[in-house]
Amino acid sequence: MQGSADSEYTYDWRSTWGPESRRRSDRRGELAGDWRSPSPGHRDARDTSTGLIPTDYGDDHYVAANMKIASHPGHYMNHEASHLINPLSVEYWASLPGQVRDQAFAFEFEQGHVLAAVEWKDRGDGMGVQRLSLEAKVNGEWQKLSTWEAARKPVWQVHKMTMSMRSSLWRLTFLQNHGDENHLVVQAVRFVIKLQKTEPAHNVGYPQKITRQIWGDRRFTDVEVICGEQHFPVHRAAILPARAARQQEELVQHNILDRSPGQPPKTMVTAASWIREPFIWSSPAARAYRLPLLRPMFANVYANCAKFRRKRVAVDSVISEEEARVYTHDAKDAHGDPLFQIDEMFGVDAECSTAFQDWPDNPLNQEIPDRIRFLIRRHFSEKRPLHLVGAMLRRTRPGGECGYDRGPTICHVDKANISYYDYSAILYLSTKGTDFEGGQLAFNDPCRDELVEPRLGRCVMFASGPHHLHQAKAVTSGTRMIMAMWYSLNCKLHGEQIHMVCEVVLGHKYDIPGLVEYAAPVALGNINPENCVSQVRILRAYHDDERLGPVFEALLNKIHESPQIFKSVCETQKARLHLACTALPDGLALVTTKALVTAMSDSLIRCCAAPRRQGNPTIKANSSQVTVLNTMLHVAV
Ligand SMILES: O=C(O)CCC(=O)C(=O)O
Ligand SMILES: [Fe+2]
Repeated sequence: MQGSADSEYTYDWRSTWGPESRRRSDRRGELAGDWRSPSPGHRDARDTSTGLIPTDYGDDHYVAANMKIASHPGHYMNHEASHLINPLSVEYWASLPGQVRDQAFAFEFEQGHVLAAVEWKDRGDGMGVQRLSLEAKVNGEWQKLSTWEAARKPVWQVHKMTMSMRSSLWRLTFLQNHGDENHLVVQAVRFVIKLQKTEPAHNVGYPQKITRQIWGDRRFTDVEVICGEQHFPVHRAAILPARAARQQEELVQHNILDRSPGQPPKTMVTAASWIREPFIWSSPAARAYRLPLLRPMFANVYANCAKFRRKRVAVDSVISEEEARVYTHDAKDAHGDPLFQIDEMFGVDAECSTAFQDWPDNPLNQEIPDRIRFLIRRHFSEKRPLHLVGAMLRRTRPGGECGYDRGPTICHVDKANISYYDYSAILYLSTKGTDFEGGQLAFNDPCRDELVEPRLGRCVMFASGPHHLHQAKAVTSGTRMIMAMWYSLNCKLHGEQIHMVCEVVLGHKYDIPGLVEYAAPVALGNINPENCVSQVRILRAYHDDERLGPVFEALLNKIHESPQIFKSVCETQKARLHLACTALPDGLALVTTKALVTAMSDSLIRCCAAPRRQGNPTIKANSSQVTVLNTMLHVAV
C-alpha cells in the first residue's frame, strides 16, 4: 500500500469490528502497525514521555493517517521534507535565512477522511513553531479551518478538530517560527483521522467510486469489453457496477441534458397541504424514453426487480413530530459523537450519518423501517420478503450549487449505486416552508422534473431502478433532514457480499489504494450463515499473508462468535468434512475417524443450537471441538 515502505502507520484490522476487538485492545501495543506506541525501531522509544501521545481519543476508530507530502516550501538543512512524517526520523528542520516564516506543507491522504486532530512534536528549545494554521481543500479551493498557538514544549502536542470536515488534501502552515530566524525545528507531525464504522446497513456511494477508479485507471484487467469500436480492458468484478454507472450517465443525458425544450417542473405534492390519502402516480411510460435501448440495459444488469416499477407513492403522517425529534434534536450518535459527517459524494453541504447502528438509541430505529416495509408491501402488492439493506440520515444545509452532476444530492438512480436495492423510501423529518426553503425531491423524467415537497412525516416510495432518476434540489435556507431507507428482495445478497470479499482480494493483489480497507469491514460486517463458507474459501488462501491474514483471522473470530454462523458452518460442511477426512494428511490425525468427526460436529451443532445466553454470544466448545471447527474451515471447506 502506498506509503507503507517508509511508514509504520499501517491499519490494524482487529481494531475495526466486534466485541472481540475491544477485548483484544490490551494487545494493541504488540502490533507493528499500532501508532499509539513507538515501535522498537523508533529512536524515540527510549523516551516514553515523548513517544506516547498524551491524549486518549477513547475509541479504536482513531488512527494516524497514511499520508504523503504533496508540496512543501523547499528549503531544508540536513533533512528531507519527508522526515516530518517519517516516524523513523528524529526531527525535521527547515530552512535558509529568509525562508523560515510561514512555511506551508500540503499533506495528501489516500482518500478523503474526516480529520480528528493534528499532532506535532517540538524539541522544546525555542526553535519550534509558535502558531499553526490548517486548511482543507474542498471542491478545488483551500478552505481555512483554524489557527492555534503552539506550546513549544518537548512533547507531542494536539490540536483537536471541532468540525467534521472531509478531505484528502490538507495544508498545515507553521507560522511565526522560532527565535533565531534561521531555523525551524519540528520533530514530527501526524494527522489523526476518524475511520467510519462500517456495518451492514451502511449505505455508501463508495463502491461506485472505487469501481470508477478501477474502471478509469484500468489498474488490473482480465476481461476485454467491446463496446462499438472501443475496447475496454477491465476486471470482471468491475463490469457490473461500471455498466450501471454508465447507464446512469446515459439516463442523465437522455432525461435531462437532451431534454429540449423541456416543460417546466411540475409540483405533484406540496408541503403546505397534508395528504389524507396516499398520492400515487407513475413515471412516464416506456415509450417516452426516446432511446429504447436504455431500458433493457438495466434489465440485464439486475436480476431482481420491484413490482410496479414505474409507480411512485407519497404518504403523509408516517411519523409524528415527536418521533422526528429523536433524530433531529440530538444530532449525536450512540457514542456521543456528532451523528453527521460531510457526505463527499453528495457535496459539502450534505452530511450523513455513518451507519444505522449509530443512530440515537431508540426502538424507533426498528419501528420506522417496519412501518415503511408495510407501506411498500401494500402499495406495490409485494408478497416477497423485503430486507432492509440500507438506511441513512441526511442533513442538508444551504451552500451547495445545485446541478445535474453536483450539488446537494446529485441526479442518480439508487440501483446504479447499490445494485441490490429494489425499493427506495425517503422519509422527511422536516418541512419545506417551515424548516427550510428549496430541497424538493425531483424525479428527473425525460420531459420534465416532477417535484415532491418535503413535509415532516411524508414518505415517498418508489422502485430503485432506472425509471426513477432523481435528486434533491438545493436547500436555499434552513436545515433539511431526511431518513432514507432501501429494501432488497434478495434475501441472501450472496453475490454482492462475495463480491466484497473479492474486492478485498483484488484490492490486495493489485494494490488499489483504500480498497482493502474499505471492503474488508463491509464484507465482514455482512457475514451471514449463507455466505460465511464462501468467504472462508476466498480468504483462506491468504491466511498467512501479512495484510490479509488478520482479515482471515477476524473472519474466523466472527464465525466463532456467532452461534448461528457457527452452526451453519458445521452443518453445511459436515458432508464435505467426511470426504476430506479420508484424504487428510497424517498431521491432522486428530480428526481422521469418521465416527469422531460425526460425534464432534453433532455436538458442535447441539451446542450452537442451545439458547444463547444474554450478552454472551460465544460458543461453549472445548478445545478439540474448536480444532475440529478450524479444520473444517481450513481443510474441508
Ligand atoms: O433527499 C432526497 O429527497 C433524496 C435522497 C436520495 O435520493 C438518496 O439518498 O438516495
Ligand atoms: Fe436516491
